[in-house]
Amino acid sequence: MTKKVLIIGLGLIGGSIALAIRQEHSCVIRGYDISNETLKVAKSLKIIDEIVDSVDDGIKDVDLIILATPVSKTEQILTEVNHQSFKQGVIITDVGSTKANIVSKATEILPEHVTFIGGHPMAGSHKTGVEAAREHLFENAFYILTPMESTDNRSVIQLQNWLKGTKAKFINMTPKQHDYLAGAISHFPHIVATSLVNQIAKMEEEQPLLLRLAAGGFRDITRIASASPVMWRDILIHNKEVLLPLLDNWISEIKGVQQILEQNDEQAIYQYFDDAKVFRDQMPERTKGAIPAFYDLFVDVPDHPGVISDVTSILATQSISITNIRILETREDIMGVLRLSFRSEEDRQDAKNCLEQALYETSII
Ligand SMILES: NC(=O)c1ccc[n+]([C@@H]2O[C@H](COP(=O)([O-])OP(=O)(O)OC[C@H]3O[C@@H](n4cnc5c(N)ncnc54)[C@H](O)[C@@H]3O)[C@@H](O)[C@H]2O)c1
Ligand SMILES: O=C(O)C(=O)C[C@]1(C(=O)O)C=C[C@@H](O)C=C1
Repeated sequence: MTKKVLIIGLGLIGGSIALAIRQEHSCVIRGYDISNETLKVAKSLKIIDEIVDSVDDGIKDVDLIILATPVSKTEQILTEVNHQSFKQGVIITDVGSTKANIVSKATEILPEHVTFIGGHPMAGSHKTGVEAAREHLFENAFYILTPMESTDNRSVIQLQNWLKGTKAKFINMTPKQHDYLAGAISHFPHIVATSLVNQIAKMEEEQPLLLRLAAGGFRDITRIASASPVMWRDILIHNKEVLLPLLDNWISEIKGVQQILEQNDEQAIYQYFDDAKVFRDQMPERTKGAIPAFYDLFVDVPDHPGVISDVTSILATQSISITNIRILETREDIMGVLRLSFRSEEDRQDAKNCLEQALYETSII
């Protein structure tokens, strides 16, 4: 019999998971979202096969349920859903960026005949909504699962099998460990990026040129501040216990910088940057870990008219799609750098090969 999957919340992540499941399984994918518009778009893009009118309608007969809503809504849905309607043996998972609250709620209230396994694909984007969904979003990224000690290992394998189209690397840990790690490398950096943007926004009231002058550095470090405020409000509230001590550490870190600067301590300032560079440079390249969500290729280009269209037409003739293009540096008569983003590692390698054949210098950082 054809298997059925229900995805609750068809945004960037729910939509991308649905596309990845389609890659590997011929099953019926049902969708539920509070936004009717989202449901219509998801159906028209063939991300889902069927729209359901409520969670309770959707869960009947389904073999796999994926909760892909903001984390506070995920908890609420787990509480409100009609527990009598679950199919015997159904696997329920979520994709939320926090795990402890969700897993403890699921353990507390779900009936025995269902298996809940918390999940978090560690890749994403500052974009939201079903239109941004991509089947390759999670390729090579870590996908954290948080089964309980009592969870049957066969269910974990079944879930990984359902999700194999993500081409992600599965890793198991406890919900607590997850929240500590994700707090440090994902949640806290979002607070920092957002605070930088808010600082500049306040200064801009006096200095209207500020934002227009902001170049690569500010853009690179603040991209993630364009992410969904609803999603991040929920994450901060869920992971408050991890984030508050990190804020304390950060405040003393920044006070330390203030101090060495006040003292004109050149050696300490140099050391501060050098330590960070040495550590940052050890980060694995070309993998998706929790950080880069794009496959970027840097191309040195002479600053003369027509060069960008030359690069793009070389790629177009090979049918290689670019998801983003940006000039990073260009001054008169000086070589500039073009940053091209691709959807997958394969596209990036193909682009590199054909641009090098056309004698462009390229690099992957
Ligand atoms: N964006 C990322 O980079 C990222 C990465 C990994 C995990 N996550 C997690 O994935 C989840 C979804 O994030 P997203 O980026 O897809 O957000 P999104 O805003 O793109 O999608 C969320 C969807 O949930 C729907 N929704 C909200 N409340 C609902 C409810 N009560 N019932 C049904 N649908 C509801 C919204 O209408 C929307 O379509 C969040 O828990 C987030 O923490 C996000
Ligand atoms: O690439 C981005 O825009 C992201 O912020 C993705 C990111 C992260 O790396 O922090 C954000 C939240 C998720 O829970 C997982 C991944």
